[in-house]
Order: sequence, then structure tokens, then C-alpha cells
Amino acid sequence: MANKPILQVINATKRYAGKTVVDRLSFDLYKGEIVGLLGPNGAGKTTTMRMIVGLISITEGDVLVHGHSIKHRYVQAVSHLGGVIENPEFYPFFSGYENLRHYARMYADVSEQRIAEVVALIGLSDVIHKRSDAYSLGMKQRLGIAQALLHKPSLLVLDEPTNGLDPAGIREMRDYFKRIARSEGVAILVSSHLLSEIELMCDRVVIIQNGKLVDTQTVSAPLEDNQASVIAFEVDDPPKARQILAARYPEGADGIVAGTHTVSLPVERERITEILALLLAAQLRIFSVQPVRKNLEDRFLEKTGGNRIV
Ligand SMILES: Nc1ncnc2c1ncn2[C@@H]1O[C@H](COP(=O)(O)OP(=O)(O)OP(=O)(O)O)[C@@H](O)[C@H]1O
Repeated sequence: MANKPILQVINATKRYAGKTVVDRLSFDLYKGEIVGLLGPNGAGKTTTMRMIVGLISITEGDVLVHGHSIKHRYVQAVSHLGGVIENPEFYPFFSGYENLRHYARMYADVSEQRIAEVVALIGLSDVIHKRSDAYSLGMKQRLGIAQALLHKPSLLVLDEPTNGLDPAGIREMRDYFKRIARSEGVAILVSSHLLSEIELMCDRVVIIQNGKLVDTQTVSAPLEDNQASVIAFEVDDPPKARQILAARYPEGADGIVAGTHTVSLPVERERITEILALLLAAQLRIFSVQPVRKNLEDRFLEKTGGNRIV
């Protein structure tokens, strides 16, 4: 991406009493991107987020928000970010609106119109004048995000925002993130232990373990393995297709798998045409050819050596 990153984490390191919990961690976020911060329990996700939003000091390295160092230009850096790190707390006897109004006083220029804008954006218009202690967990999470968006930050940092939500609530939250990223151009960093959610919600994922970066990758991009990718050929007779391919490639026969609708095998791109020709010559009908993407969980377990997230 050619534009300047909104967030730059540069060799960020956090030590507590000599114990390194975040270790020279570096990654960037760009405008409108939703990036997942993924890692097993104790990997250092919350500590990383706390450093990014300026809640704790950085032992070594730095974090730049909109080019401002959180260490040296704290006020400027913080003015460009919004975060929900712990469960958001509200005045229970105030309505959602009154809570937002109260919080808005912290800033010089949050208009009534801006409050209405964030309320609509996060889908709270119908309940905004109800007392906040009557809100569901999902509504409270959304009110927290609305609050974090009031001053039009360029970066939103959310620690486990889908925690405790039911599947419908999680799906809703995901749609709101996409709306926020699209309509406000905000870069969103979100941590979660729900791998499948990160996969659906994020454009990219930063995987950490023991405070170190183990991988960063685009969720939608095909895997960049050095080995051949696994390609699935959808055919009318997978067992027959398997037989033909195994006869032609006996050395790789073990890797050729016949499913209900497909035959799949690891194959280099240049050889796909050759396989198609073989299948066609055997009078098989071919309906589609697709790379088999490993899901994020497979990739995560591969990268972290089998540590499950929860
Ligand atoms: N204030 C602190 N003092 C000492 N150690 C700490 C402190 N805060 C965090 N740690 C340690 O740092 C490591 C990373 O913790 P952190 O909460 O950042 O991980 P996490 O990836 O968010 O984990 P989880 O998914 O369990 O919330 C843990 O070993 C934790 O015990």
C-alpha cells in the first residue's frame, strides 16, 4: 500500500520486572483496514493494545499514530485514536445518549450532529434514550465503540469486542466494523480468540506468540506456500479421476484425495492444464477448478506449533 500507515508499531517491547512479555513487535495498519491481533492466551495481545493506546509505557521501541510517537507526542497521538480495552463502564442511570453527551465534553468540538452520526453508525438509534443499565452486552459494547468514535479517530483499537456475544451479536458487530471502516476510513485493530471471527471480520491478521510476531498475512489472499498449492477439481466421477491421476503420478498417489464431488492434489500452477487434459481425455466432466485454502485455524496452529487459542 502506497499511503502512509495510520499505525506503526516499531520494535515495541514491554518488560515487567525483567520478564519480556512483548518482544520487538512490529506491524502497520492502513486507512480503512480491519486487522486482527491473534494469539494464544498470554501471548501479549492486551499488553500490545495497552501500549498502542498509551495506557502503559513502552519499555523499548515505539508506536506512531498518524506519525505521532505515543512516547514523545502523547497528546497528538492519543487525539487520533479511540480504544475499548476493558469492558466499557457507563453511568447506569444515564441513557446511552446522556453517557455519550457526558463523554463528549472531554473534547472541544464534538457536535450534537456527530453524536447522532455515531449512534446511527453503530445501530443504537432506537435505544439511545433508554437507560444504559437496560442495555444488552452487545449494546454496551456498541455504546463503548460509539464513545471511542466521537472525536473522529483514525484508529480504533478494540480488545475482544465480541467476547460474550451470541453468534447473532457477533455477526452484527462484524457488519458494524465493516461500516465504520468503510464510511469513516478508520483503521481497526481487533483482538479475538475466535479464529473464525477474525477470518470473517478482518482483512489481515497479525499472529503473535510469547510476545513475538510469528506471522502477518492477508486473510483473503491465497496461501503463499513454497510448496505446490492443493487444487480441487470438481468432476462427475471423483474415484475414477483419482485412479487416472494416481496411475499417471504414482510417486504422489498418497496426496491425491477423492471427495464426494472433487478430486484434490498438490499441484504447481503450470501443471493444472496438464491435469485437466488428462481428465478430459478420460471423458470426465469438469465443473470447476479451485485452490483449497487452509483456514486460519490450520495456519495458526502451524505457525504457533499447535497452541490452541482457548
Ligand atoms: N502488569 C503486569 N505485570 C506482570 N506481568 C504482566 C502484566 N500484565 C501482563 N503480564 C503478563 O504478560 C503476558 C501477556 O499478557 P497479556 O494479557 O498481554 O496476554 P493476552 O495475549 O492478552 O492474553 P489473554 O488472551 O489471556 O488475555 C502474560 O504472561 C501476563 O501474565
